[in-house]
Amino acid sequence: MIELEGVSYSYGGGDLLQGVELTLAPGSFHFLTGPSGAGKTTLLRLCYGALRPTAGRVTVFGRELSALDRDGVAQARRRIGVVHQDCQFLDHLPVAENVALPVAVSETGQTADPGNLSELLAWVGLGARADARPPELSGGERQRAALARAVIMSPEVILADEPTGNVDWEMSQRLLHLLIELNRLGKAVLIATHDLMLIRAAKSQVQARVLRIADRRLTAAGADL
Ligand SMILES: Nc1ncnc2c1ncn2[C@@H]1O[C@H](COP(=O)(O)OP(=O)(O)OP(=O)(O)O)[C@@H](O)[C@H]1O
Repeated sequence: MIELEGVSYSYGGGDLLQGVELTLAPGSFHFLTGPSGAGKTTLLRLCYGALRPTAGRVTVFGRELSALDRDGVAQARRRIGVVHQDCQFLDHLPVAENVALPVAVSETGQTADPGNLSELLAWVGLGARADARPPELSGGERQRAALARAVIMSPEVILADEPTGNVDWEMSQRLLHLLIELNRLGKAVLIATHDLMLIRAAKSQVQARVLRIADRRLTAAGADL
């Protein structure tokens, strides 16, 4: 579904990432760890075409990203759900409209099916918060709204950047459970996280590969994970 071959990336100085090889196959579950600033968010952005590699190849759903025009990238993007680290809500819009935003901006002329939208909000436990504004939500509610928004277009791949940052253990477990449910539906899931307890908890429930970025390289994490 998503394949990175020999991918390097630099923001202008030296290489931040070098020679990255990564395959996200249907139904796979990956964690991405590494020190702060190692390049986890950057790697996610390369996976969904927000950044172009400075060397190497990114192939998304069988098409090389560099061969796609803007529309082609946008089409591929619709098949990838992203949970952003900082959620990125429009604070003046109610939660339901924020969650439905990917449909509204998808250029397909669709509006989110109200039935699906309320089912989705109920699935993440926000059925009663549909009309709230994002600043009124708790950290855990924001993360669940961000997850709902990431999956409203029924993506085949979910890239989640610290989806359990700033929430307590119980809420982390709840978010993890939702991501595992999505994986059981056949979706590829990649979670960037610092939370080693979360990784250990996940590994008792799902077959997950744990990757680590350090010193510009992506490698398999140690056996202790
Ligand atoms: N747009 C940008 N321009 C220049 N440098 C950037 C840009 N975005 C990120 N960086 C730098 O690239 C490095 C990697 O950032 P990135 O956000 O990918 O790391 P990360 O592993 O996700 O970190 P964290 O765990 O703290 O979220 C950092 O040093 C960061 O300052």
